[in-house]
Amino acid sequence: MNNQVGVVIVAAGRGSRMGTQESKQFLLLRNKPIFIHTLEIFAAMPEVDEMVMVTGAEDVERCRDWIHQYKISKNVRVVAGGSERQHSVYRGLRHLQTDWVMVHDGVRPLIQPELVRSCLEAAQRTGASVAAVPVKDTIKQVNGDGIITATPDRRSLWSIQTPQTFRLSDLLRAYEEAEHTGFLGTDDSMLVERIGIPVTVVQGSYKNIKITTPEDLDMAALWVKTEGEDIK
Ligand SMILES: Nc1ccn([C@@H]2O[C@H](COP(=O)(O)OP(=O)(O)OP(=O)(O)O)[C@@H](O)[C@H]2O)c(=O)n1
Ligand SMILES: C[C@](O)(CO)[C@H](O)COP(=O)(O)O
Repeated sequence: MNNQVGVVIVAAGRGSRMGTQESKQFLLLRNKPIFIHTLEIFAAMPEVDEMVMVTGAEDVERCRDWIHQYKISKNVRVVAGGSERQHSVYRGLRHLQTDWVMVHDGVRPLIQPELVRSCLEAAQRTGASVAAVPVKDTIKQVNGDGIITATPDRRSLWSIQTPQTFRLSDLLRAYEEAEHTGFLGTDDSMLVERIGIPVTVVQGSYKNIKITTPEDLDMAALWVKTEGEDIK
């Protein structure tokens, strides 16, 4: 089997929890748009054969301009997304012709190539993988009245990240099935799990944060590696 790898970077959200007028994926992180950091990591990897970026229909042209301006080292196809993350991923998938696909959030710019490689290796060995970290806090289930109803065993709880890696044919089938039944999930793995494909968890990084609220951007600015400056 040919093992060609495609990457879908989703960046079509509004970033409402960030509370800025500009969509959060375009905010500057150490003088560079967040999504450009993310694209640079994948574009530099020899394992990656095709790249698609999904963004808002109104942002397609300026993203192409940025990609040109920052001299992203691989060809990146920029396409318009949908109203939910799931719709955006599905639109991106249709532009790939690879055997494998890695889906990654454009707003996880601290992803490291080593983790991308581990996720790819695990998926190619087992069929499907997601990056994740064990939760550090005790997690409670709370009802609508603010009363605790359960304390699940923390040892089985993981906080799920991206990349999420699958055979393209499996992920397309999972997306078609979800679309058909009106199922809406918050990650790609949920859709694959529900068609009965086991998904392997790969130990991710606590630094592979999804920039969601303003303090995440502050943390990312502390951690991001800038040219000529190695921040631990
Ligand atoms: N319709 C959407 C919604 C989300 N995303 C992308 O999915 C990733 C994870 O989503 P999240 O962090 O929830 O982003 P937003 O939806 O933008 O944030 P919020 O929920 O605060 O509005 C982001 O890279 C986001 O751009 C997308 O491509 N299309
Ligand atoms: C896919 C994901 O990054 C896993 O954590 C996440 O579910 C997407 O973001 P959202 O905040 O749930 O929309």
